[in-house]
Parts: sequence; C-alpha cells; structure tokens
Amino acid sequence: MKAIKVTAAVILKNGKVFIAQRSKNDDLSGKWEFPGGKIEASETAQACLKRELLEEFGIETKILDYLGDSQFDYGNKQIHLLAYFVEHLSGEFILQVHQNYKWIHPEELDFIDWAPADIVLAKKLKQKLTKE
Ligand SMILES: Nc1nc2c([nH]c(=O)n2[C@H]2C[C@H](O)[C@@H](COP(=O)(O)OP(=O)(O)OP(=O)(O)O)O2)c(=O)[nH]1
Repeated sequence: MKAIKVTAAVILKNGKVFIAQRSKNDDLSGKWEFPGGKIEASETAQACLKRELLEEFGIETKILDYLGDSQFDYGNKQIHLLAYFVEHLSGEFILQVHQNYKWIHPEELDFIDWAPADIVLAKKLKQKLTKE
C-alpha cells in the first residue's frame, strides 16, 4: 500500500505547543493531532502546511525547520506524517474543522490522547523542548 503524505504543524508560542482535536465526523474522531493535511499533487510540504493552516484556522504562518516524520499503518491506509515547526504570524485561531484546540506545556506531551501516528513525533518534540 502506498503511504499518504500528510503534513503536521508544531506551533510554539510562549513556551506552549498548539494541538487540535479531530471532529466527531472525522477519522480518528476525538484524537489530538498536530494540525495539517494531505499534500496535494505538485505541492511542497511547506505550501501544503501554509494552505491547511489558513483553511483550518484562518491563520497566516511561516514554515520553519523540519522536526521529523512518522509512518503509521491504520490498516485501511498508511500515513507518512511530516512535521515542521511553524511560526504564527497573524490571525485569530478560528476552528473550521476541529472540535477543540489547546496550548499545552511540553511536559504534557506524553499524556495526550494522540492520533497514533503522532505519538513518536510528540516524544521527539518533548525531548527537543525539555533537554536544554
Ligand atoms: N493533519 C493531520 N493528520 C493526521 C495526523 N495524524 C494522523 O494520523 N493523521 C491522519 C488523519 C487522516 O487520516 C490523515 C490526514 O487527513 P486530514 O483530514 O487531516 O487531511 P485533509 O484535510 O487533507 O483531508 P480531507 O479531509 O480533505 O480528505 O492523516 C496529524 O497530526 N495531522
């Protein structure tokens, strides 16, 4: 099975991490994720992430460094998640597709009910943010 490439944003502000909860009608309803979406044909990962964050929250962003990736086989589909650090430039966060969002402390990253593909990314992020 071919993996579907999906982008994921790690938005940091005042030492906290932005996470979003998938909606009732979505796959993985109720699970938390780093928001983003499927990369469209002939689109770069960075362009995808900028587009998705504007569509999903109405925010303008700047895509920064690559954090890492994660592959997960959900049985019916295989996801290849690519995570980037993202700076929030402007716009209030207005939920368009998610049911909730929150800003969490890095210490909380281990205790979130993540979409399965996000667990390794959350671990990697926690290591990065708490090692200094
Ligand atoms: N965006 C995003 N999707 C994730 C994460 N973790 C994870 O397993 N997924 C899965 C859920 C979905 O099966 C797939 C991405 O779907 P999506 O619904 O967010 O993407 P999309 O807006 O482009 O999709 P669509 O509804 O237009 O089909 O990746 C994550 O951290 N962020």
